[in-house]
Amino acid sequence: MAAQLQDYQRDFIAFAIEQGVLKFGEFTLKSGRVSPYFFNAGLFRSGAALARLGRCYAQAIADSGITADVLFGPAYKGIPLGATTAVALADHHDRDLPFAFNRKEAKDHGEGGLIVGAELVGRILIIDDVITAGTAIGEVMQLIDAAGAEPAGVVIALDRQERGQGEKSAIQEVEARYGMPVVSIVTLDDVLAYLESHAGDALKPHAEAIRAYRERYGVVAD
Ligand SMILES: O=P(O)(O)OC[C@H]1O[C@H](OP(=O)(O)OP(=O)(O)O)[C@H](O)[C@@H]1O
Ligand SMILES: O=C(O)c1cc(=O)[nH]c(=O)[nH]1
Repeated sequence: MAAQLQDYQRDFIAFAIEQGVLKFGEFTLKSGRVSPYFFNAGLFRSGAALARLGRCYAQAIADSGITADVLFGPAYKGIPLGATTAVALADHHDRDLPFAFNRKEAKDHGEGGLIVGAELVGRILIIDDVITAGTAIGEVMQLIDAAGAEPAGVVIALDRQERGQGEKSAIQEVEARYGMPVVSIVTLDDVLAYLESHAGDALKPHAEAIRAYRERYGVVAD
């Protein structure tokens, strides 16, 4: 059954396609899977685009009811996502939360270490672009555990609705393993619904390749 798209979800998908963030073709993922579509959040690359993106994340957080003490953006692409979300929460939701991010390689001079910005204390809300197999979130959880903090949840732009290590979705595995909610602005079902009913003729044929990929790696619903 086709997903019912809310207006803001349709706008978000159109915005991602327009910015070249959501692309169709052939892409090798971190998990090694070869995907017919890719969400490259690094291409939200102007002040206006990042500000609009931050408002979408902040709205998703407000709608979810998740509360947190610190926002965390995992390197690399999670860093600007976390930063723009922190700005939008302060500007539009009256929530001025501390913000932190990590380096992929520890710095051995100056202030040194892996974490930049706020200290990881209390409940940490992770801001990232996508979850495919869940590896990146596992890496962030090691940092949160090492700091003695607790996870509050994860907010992502796109739920790819793929299997993780077993038959469940990677997101269900993350929720069960770490006891925290995962919230997304849109899902792959939403993207398919958009391609089939709202996109121009040039984009419609990509829906078929995505359905075949979904048959191979996908789950029915999260
Ligand atoms: O659920 P997973 O299978 O881990 O895949 C998703 C992760 O992969 C990508 O990050 P990547 O580590 O490639 O780094 P980048 O942010 O530096 O591009 C993406 O930004 C997610 O964090
Ligand atoms: O699984 C990944 O590596 C991945 C998928 C995707 O859509 N976007 C991204 O940045 N990484």
